[in-house]
Amino acid sequence: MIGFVVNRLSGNGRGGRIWQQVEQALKARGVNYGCRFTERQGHARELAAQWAEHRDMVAVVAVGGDGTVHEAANGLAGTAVPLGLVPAGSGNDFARSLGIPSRWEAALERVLALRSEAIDVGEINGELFVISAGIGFDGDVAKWTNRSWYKRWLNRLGIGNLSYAVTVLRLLVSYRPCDVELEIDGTLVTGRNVWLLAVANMPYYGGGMIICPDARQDDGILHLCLVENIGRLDFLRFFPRVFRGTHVKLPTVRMLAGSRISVRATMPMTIHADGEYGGETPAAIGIRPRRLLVL
Ligand SMILES: Nc1ncnc2c1ncn2[C@@H]1O[C@H](COP(=O)(O)OP(=O)(O)OP(=O)(O)O)[C@@H](O)[C@H]1O
Repeated sequence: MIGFVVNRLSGNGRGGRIWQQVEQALKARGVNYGCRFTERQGHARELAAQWAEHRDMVAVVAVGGDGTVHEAANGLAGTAVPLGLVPAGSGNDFARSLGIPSRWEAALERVLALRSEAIDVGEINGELFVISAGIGFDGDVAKWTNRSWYKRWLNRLGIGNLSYAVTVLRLLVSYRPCDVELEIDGTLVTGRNVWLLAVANMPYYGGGMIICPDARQDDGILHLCLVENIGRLDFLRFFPRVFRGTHVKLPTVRMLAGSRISVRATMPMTIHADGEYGGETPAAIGIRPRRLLVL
């Protein structure tokens, strides 16, 4: 049996529409499946964990965006049940990083092939993340994008991934950088006027930005992008580079890597895990190699 966890609201209703078509295809092909709809934040995690305990379960498949993936992964990590995805969100960075097709028909084919691979998961203050975590500007972007009115509107127009870029522009005016002390695998790193620290398990973030181009989901290490000492206008000028991954060459960007990281800041900095709000610093970050099976 395949258990589907469907966020009907993802992608501003796309999740519900895609599910109707997926369900028809499952019935036509005689697939043994079950379906539960998410009813609140955090629900996908509970549903995925419940499905995983089911005796006949061969896979749990999220129909939704990266938020649903994040929750379902938290429910499945460490179990023998793989996570599949039919993407229906606005960012879809998990799908992009793993090469999961954006068309539901092709994504479903991939799911039904039931070929699983093990990937690493990151952990920040006890919460698991599969794509990336971020601290500072990054965290505020995730927090305010998810609360914004324009994410819904841009989703409706089919250009939902632009909503992160809109928040970046808004926060650019008001954001206050601060000093940060990192300990990476025992080595102390100090950052001055830090705008953000991204911690990536996969290269893509925020709807197609290539925040850490070297990140690989199964390399057993987390890749860091530290942005510091940069003026607002330069931040704006250089920002488009992150969509090509060429920001890594800027003198105000430091690329680091490690498996045990602690972060302390002179002011509380906002944390996100896979784009979901995750509290504030200090942060303890780690990696659990090959902890999650994915289709
Ligand atoms: N019934 C519900 N009511 C309110 N929130 C929900 C419900 N079901 C799921 N959620 C929450 O909706 C949030 C966003 O879900 P999801 O990521 O799947 O869609 P999205 O935001 O459109 O896509 P993306 O994250 O790729 O931009 C998640 O935090 C999830 O917990």
